[in-house]
Amino acid sequence: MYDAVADPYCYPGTAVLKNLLDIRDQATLDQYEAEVTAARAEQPFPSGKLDTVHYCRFHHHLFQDVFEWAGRYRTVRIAKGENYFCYPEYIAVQMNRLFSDLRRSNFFQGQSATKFADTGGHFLAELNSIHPFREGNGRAQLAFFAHLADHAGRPLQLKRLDPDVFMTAMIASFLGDEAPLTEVIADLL
Ligand SMILES: Nc1ncnc2c1ncn2[C@@H]1O[C@H](COP(=O)(O)OP(=O)(O)OP(=O)(O)O)[C@@H](O)[C@H]1O
Repeated sequence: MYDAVADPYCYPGTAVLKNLLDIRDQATLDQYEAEVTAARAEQPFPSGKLDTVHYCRFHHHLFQDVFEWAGRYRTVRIAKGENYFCYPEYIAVQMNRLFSDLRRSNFFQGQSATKFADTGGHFLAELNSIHPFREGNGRAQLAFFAHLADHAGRPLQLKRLDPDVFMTAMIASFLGDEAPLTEVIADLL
């Protein structure tokens, strides 16, 4: 959940996101969202060119049963705690920049494990700081990053992922210290 003022994505006077089933209770919505996104995550993800369109398709795939705007960039400012993510007017340009850099790096193919942990961690940190969607960024970015790792020949052992350690590393990366995230990724290779 995010701090947001007069958020058009929410039912008036609440912090509950408008959704396809018109669920107005946060706990019920959380449960439904968790179940359907977990089910979608078990299905094959959409194919694509590892570009911004492909990334949006990943988000759409996961959240298509929940939000009408699945796969589309947000139009409001959002923050977690005191950390504000990219303002909506800059999301498209920042996403294009990040994914152009990714293409220029040949999608991290041919990198050593150490290098991949470093460059992959930086990509994930940047993607998180943009946070292009109103909700569901964490799940979309991890699913896409796992796909990217497979494509680069560095598959992630996600069973080894400790969610708390990962979250701490993501927050540190937002604040400018990517070392813990690099370490987390290195441990998954
Ligand atoms: N205080 C913070 N500062 C920066 N990034 C954060 C902070 N708290 C969480 N994050 C990042 O935001 C992601 C969650 O984003 P969001 O809530 O849009 O995704 P989600 O898929 O709905 O949630 P989750 O990742 O918890 O399943 C986390 O996975 C983490 O990477």
